[in-house]
Amino acid sequence: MSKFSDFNFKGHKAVVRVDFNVPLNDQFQITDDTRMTAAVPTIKKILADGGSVILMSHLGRPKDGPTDKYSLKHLVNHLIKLLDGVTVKFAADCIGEVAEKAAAGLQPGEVLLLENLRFYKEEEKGDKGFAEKLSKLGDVYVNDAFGTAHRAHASTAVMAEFYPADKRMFGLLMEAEVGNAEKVLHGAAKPFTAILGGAKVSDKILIIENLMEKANNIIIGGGMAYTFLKAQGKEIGSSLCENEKLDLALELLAKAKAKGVQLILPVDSVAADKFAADANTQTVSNDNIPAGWMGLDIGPKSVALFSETIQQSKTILWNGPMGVFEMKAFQNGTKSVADAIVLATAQGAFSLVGGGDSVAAVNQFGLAEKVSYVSTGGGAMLEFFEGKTLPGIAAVKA
Ligand SMILES: Nc1ncnc2c1ncn2[C@@H]1O[C@H](COP(=O)(O)OP(=O)(O)O)[C@@H](O)[C@H]1O
Ligand SMILES: O=C(OP(=O)(O)O)[C@H](O)COP(=O)(O)O
Repeated sequence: MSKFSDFNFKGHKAVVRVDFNVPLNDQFQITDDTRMTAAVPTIKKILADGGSVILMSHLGRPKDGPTDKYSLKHLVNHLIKLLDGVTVKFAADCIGEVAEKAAAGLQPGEVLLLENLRFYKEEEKGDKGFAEKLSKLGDVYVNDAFGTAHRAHASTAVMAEFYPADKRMFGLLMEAEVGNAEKVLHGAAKPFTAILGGAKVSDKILIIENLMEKANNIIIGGGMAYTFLKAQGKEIGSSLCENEKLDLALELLAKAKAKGVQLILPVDSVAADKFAADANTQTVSNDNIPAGWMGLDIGPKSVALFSETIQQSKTILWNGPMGVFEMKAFQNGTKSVADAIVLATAQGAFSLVGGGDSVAAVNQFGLAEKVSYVSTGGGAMLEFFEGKTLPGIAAVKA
């Protein structure tokens, strides 16, 4: 593979896999553009050399092909702004004639944004034929999508093989993310606390076992906690739960105990009678969430419990909000955990926060400058910390 900063892109068409999986509101406005701004230096260097850039990304998890909600067209105007007015064209398809024509007509100094890769199921399947079609669009492959590096998908883990070794490389963001994570991985001061939350339960629950090898404490909040609570026989009402993962949750609790790792669960919740900003709410013990009510945030006792452990930690890894922080009524848990991390950081701990929504939360609270490092990767960062070689990284190096 080549080193990005040594490569002269003059006259080249670089296909750049970015992670533009940014949160959007109901009006399709970007509510946190961290992942887009993080890719700007890579794009600008290619353009400044006299090359052109073909950007490819996924957005969300579309299940049934093209849908307006998940279209990358919603990002075009903001991208033009971030790139100081350069020409950004949009191709309404990521492969085939539309994409090929647009890529072929691209002039040096111009950017082309392709439509959502996940509108094709071949992307997530890591389909070779699909990857080959994507690779036809440009002569250099740059992977700058750290947030998606843990996915063995066509654009992240398969495409690279269609390029000669000197025409594939990591972008500046990927280099910076990996460099930082490696520093922490090999020199993490103890106690090491990992904090997990959010909604991607089945993805991230598997990570917990491997994190037990590295972390002294694992705090579980957010939507992820209820699968554990239910596994312990508690009534969780209509809270988020992955019923197929109940046995696994029990196994993880037993393994943590055997290993002497503290696995800390919330003891209370702010429960709501519907998933809505104007829901009726009550603070309840996690022993007994009333039927029909759902836990949408951790409660005050959980905040105190989590904060105590966080404050005693020297290394803190955080992915996944403690509640539905996008709604004011359910943001206290996430905000309080962020505050505890900021305090520990001020006292000398190293803190790493990652993940699309976690970073959005930290930005919303104005705390991004007060943690040690903000990563664009959530699941990717966690898997990196398990010591795994991520598929998106392995493919470029191969
Ligand atoms: N108790 C909960 N019930 C339902 N959704 C939750 C709960 N707690 C957090 N969430 C949601 O989880 C989402 C973020 O999850 P995830 O994608 O795993 O995090 P990240 O993007 O930081 O990696 C947020 O949109 C948040 O509203
Ligand atoms: O948002 C992402 O990951 P994250 O939720 O771990 O931060 C990445 O864009 C990967 O998305 P995916 O988990 O749908 O594969």
